[in-house]
Amino acid sequence: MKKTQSPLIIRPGHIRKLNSNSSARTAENYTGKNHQKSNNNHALNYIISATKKAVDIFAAIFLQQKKVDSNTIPYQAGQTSYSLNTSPARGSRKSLISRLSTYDGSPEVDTAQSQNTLSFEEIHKATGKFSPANKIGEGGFGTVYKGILKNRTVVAVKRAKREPYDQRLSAEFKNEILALSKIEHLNLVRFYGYLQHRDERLIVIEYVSNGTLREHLDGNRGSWLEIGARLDIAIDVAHAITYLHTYTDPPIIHRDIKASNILITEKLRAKVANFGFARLAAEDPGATHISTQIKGTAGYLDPEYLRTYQLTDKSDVYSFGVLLVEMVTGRHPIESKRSAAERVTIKWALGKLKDGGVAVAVDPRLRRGVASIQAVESVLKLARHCLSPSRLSRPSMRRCAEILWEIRKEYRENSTISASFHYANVVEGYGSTSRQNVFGIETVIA
Ligand SMILES: Nc1ncnc2c1ncn2[C@@H]1O[C@H](COP(=O)(O)OP(=O)(O)OP(=O)(O)O)[C@@H](O)[C@H]1O
Repeated sequence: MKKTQSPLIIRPGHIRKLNSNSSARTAENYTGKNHQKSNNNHALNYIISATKKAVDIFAAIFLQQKKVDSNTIPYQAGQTSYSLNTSPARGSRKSLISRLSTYDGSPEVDTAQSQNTLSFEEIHKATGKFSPANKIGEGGFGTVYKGILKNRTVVAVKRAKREPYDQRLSAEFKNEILALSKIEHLNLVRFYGYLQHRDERLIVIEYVSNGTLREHLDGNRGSWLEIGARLDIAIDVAHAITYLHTYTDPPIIHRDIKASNILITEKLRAKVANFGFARLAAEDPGATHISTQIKGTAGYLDPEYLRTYQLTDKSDVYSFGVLLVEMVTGRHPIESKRSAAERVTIKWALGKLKDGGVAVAVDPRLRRGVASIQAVESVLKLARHCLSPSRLSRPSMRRCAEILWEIRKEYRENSTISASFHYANVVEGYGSTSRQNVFGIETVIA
């Protein structure tokens, strides 16, 4: 079974370790050959010292360039200044810097300068004083602004509604901070820092530039997502949630997986956002669920959770099943304007799957071909599994990712076969009604 890959992060500390080891090896080889000749030792010491200096200078430059990528200042309760924190808590930036600068006893790095701390005023300035021109969205938590920090990092600033005595919002704020500060994955929106300043509460996160998945499915973001791109996105989401369930300590249950919480990059890959509803799963590894107030979004909620108030990672699997149906049909989970038979999209689409009418359920904006309809059918089968009434019957998120990998592989192979088939027809003069897509050409069947 494949393990979910998290991005490789090279930290300054790693460089130091690698370089110090290689210097040590060089020294051993050198002294082995020259048997304590003192002038050679002088030369050796000079080389080692020069190498160490070069390493420190390189590390200092590297650290300056990687300010945004290498920081690891953890969340501290009650802190009132913002800490640029582009990597979750593992130790402090200061400790990394001091380790680096004590390498040869002569600090080369200006710790004060590298301490990338921002004030409310700076965030205020970065967002053009929370200018309406920089507003990029509005959610239950508050308003979201785009901002550009002094070091040119583009960020999204989530500004909580100014209701200082609203305990619910406050709890949600802390909840979001706690969850975000623990995550580090290519397919999860990165947490940079937070600020509490009088009645202002701000969360600064990675800016993702290409809208939400829901906007793409609605066609509000230029061209439609083809099935290949949708499969990539589904895999990205599955990886992100697998990471939350499996590789964070304690595990995190997202609790609000939905298309408007999936942000899309320029390359049409996904980053899962909005941990406002996230709740850390029980720390007791033996615990199978936590009892909690119902939270989430209508249409995505696990019926077993609604009935029992018991939240498990399988509640996310259920929501993911709803999301899969949404992605291949293009419909919203609840379509209130449709007839009763079509109002609840999962019921309608799984009905079509059962009756052999998958082609009817396919998003009409998708290019239709044998390969794409087969892929949609396989995705709907996986969705049906995720939507099992009993959580015990649902697959894990990791298993979902594996199945989606298989579906994508099969889709690519089938697309290539369709393309070759079409090519053969054209060469032999039969003509075709095929249309081109990103993977080649498929035979159009509807
Ligand atoms: N990191 C980000 N990068 C770019 N745009 C973002 C980012 N985070 C949020 N947005 C935009 O702001 C909008 C509001 O986001 P927010 O997370 O506050 O609420 P929501 O998920 O839409 O609503 P809800 O409160 O129901 O979960 C999003 O729909 C998106 O358009």
